[in-house]
Amino acid sequence: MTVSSSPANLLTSVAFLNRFREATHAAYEAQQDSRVLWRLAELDRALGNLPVAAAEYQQYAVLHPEEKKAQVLGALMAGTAAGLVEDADGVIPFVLVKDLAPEIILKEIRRTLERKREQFAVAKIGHRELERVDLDTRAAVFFRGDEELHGMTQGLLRETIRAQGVLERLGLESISETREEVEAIAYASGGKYAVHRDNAPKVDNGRVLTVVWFIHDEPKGFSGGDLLLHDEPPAGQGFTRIVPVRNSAVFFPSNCLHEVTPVESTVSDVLCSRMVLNGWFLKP
Ligand SMILES: O=C(O)CCC(=O)C(=O)O
Ligand SMILES: [Fe+2]
Repeated sequence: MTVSSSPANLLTSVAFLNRFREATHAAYEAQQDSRVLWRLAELDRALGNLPVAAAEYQQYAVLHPEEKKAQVLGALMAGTAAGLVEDADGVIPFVLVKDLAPEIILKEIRRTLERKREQFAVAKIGHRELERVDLDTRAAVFFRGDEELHGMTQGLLRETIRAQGVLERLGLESISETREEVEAIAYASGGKYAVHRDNAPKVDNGRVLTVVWFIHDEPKGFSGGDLLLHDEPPAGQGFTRIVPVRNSAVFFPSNCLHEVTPVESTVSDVLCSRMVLNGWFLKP
């Protein structure tokens, strides 16, 4: 894992973005200017209003059929993009899956993690000998998956990757059929993970495909903790916000920039706050 500096002027606050969106929406109503429509779509993507953003990009694509990026983003936000990732111009492709596991299995996973509560440790950053705790960058506790957790998750995740055509939709070639990593990560109040990549060309750890599977309780005992997928610089400073929804999962290429925004939690037990299963599928 490498931590890179945050892209400049990154405004990720939901309150700020909402105000900006309101003003932009009013401007669009008044002028019907397609450049304003584009900005509106970008704001809805940054706010995590993905179906709304999809409709706006699609509307823009009708007005500007020559701009491939609008079509691709419309499809990507709507969850229908296929074979078009090279036209995304820096926007990170992702596949969002709802209701990944039957509820009974999710409950079983949570019970299993509860039993392993004592094995959660403070999460680190950095690779191998450079591994260290740095709470300004990453504040979370994690459980490194054992055979039991692998057994409960591997089949479901691999079946989802196959059934949803995840590799094709992300423009990835192939993954090892046997090897993957899986961890459970929990974030108390103040928990976060600054902008980073799960794999970078310089220190290749073999990770190709990342999955973040949200396994917190509903109703949510926390706010924040959104997963932001940052556009690859220099194309833009935009990002796609994925708001945690229990039992949904997001797949994305491991070399992409992403972060977890600060969590505000109302529950004192960290395992009842924002919890995810984080998986990495390795190259063959
Ligand atoms: O908790 C998440 O949503 C993602 C965590 C993450 O990015 C990581 O552990 O590499
Ligand atoms: Fe990550």
